[in-house]
Amino acid sequence: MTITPEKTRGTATTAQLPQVTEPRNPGFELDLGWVRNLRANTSAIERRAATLPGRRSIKKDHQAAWLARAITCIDLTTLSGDDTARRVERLCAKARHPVRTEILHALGLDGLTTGAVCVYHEMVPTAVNALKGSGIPVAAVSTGFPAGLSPFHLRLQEIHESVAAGAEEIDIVISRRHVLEGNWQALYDEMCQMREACGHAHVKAILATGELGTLRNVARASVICMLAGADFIKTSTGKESVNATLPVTLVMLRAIREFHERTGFRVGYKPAGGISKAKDALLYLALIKEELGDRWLRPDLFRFGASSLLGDIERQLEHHLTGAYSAGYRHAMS
Ligand SMILES: O=C[C@H](O)COP(=O)(O)O
Repeated sequence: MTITPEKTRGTATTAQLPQVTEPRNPGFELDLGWVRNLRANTSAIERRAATLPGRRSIKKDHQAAWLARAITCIDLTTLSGDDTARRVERLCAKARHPVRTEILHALGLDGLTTGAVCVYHEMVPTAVNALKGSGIPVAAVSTGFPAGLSPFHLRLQEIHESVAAGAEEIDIVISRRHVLEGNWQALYDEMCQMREACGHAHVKAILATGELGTLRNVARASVICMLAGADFIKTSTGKESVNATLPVTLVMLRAIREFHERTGFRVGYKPAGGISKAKDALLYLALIKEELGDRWLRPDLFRFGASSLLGDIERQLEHHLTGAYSAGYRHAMS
């Protein structure tokens, strides 16, 4: 089956999409009955995820439009111990100009940018400075990323400092032990405090799904973080041994859908870690379209957390135009 986004060629830049203002999830009381009743049929979920690549194909012009849309939804990321100001500046330049100008122009996509740049707290001022005037927000991974095991008051302090340094989005990590011990109240309280510390900055709750044991736990952690006011729920830090997967995505998207049905608020979704191929990005977009609809295929409700996806998308767009693939080293930064 061939699918199309709500708009196709030449309509994929953020600027060109009609502006939609989404009211922010205000957070709700902890509903333990809802949380305890959540179920996840693992074999059915895995079967459904496994059939997706065979069922969905996105061709030619549609594919280029979808890939351009994917670029607008990338949190272009560098989260390495050896990050330097120079590397972050180069990443920011790439976020401003994610694809060679002549390719974008030929596709009618001038002005396309990534959704955000995602860095460690220490790199926030460098990124804010490098992105000045672009409208591209800086996302900071705070709260003792990736383990989230530093003292709680320091995790909150880190959020405050990242926001003060100019981060407009904060990717927090939850305490996995609260999920593994079934301590739902502690998870909810922690998330509420983190959300409050973020203030006007939007908060993405990283569940580290590869460390939560079961898909049922993924569903429960998703709902608790949304009840506590998360603007986005995010799969992984990219540092777990298992990061974003399609089965986990299915569970989280269904939690988002149910949350929307019950509360009327839309929460965003961010798969992260190990997504480096354009064809995989298309599968994620197709699944989101199927499960949540077109409204979620915009950067205010969907992001890829990825350090190397952009390079492959750029190669595919170049191939779409010229019929030839360029060498990977030409897209080294992303
Ligand atoms: O949040 C983003 C991830 O850390 C990026 O993971 P990646 O380097 O596997 O793309």
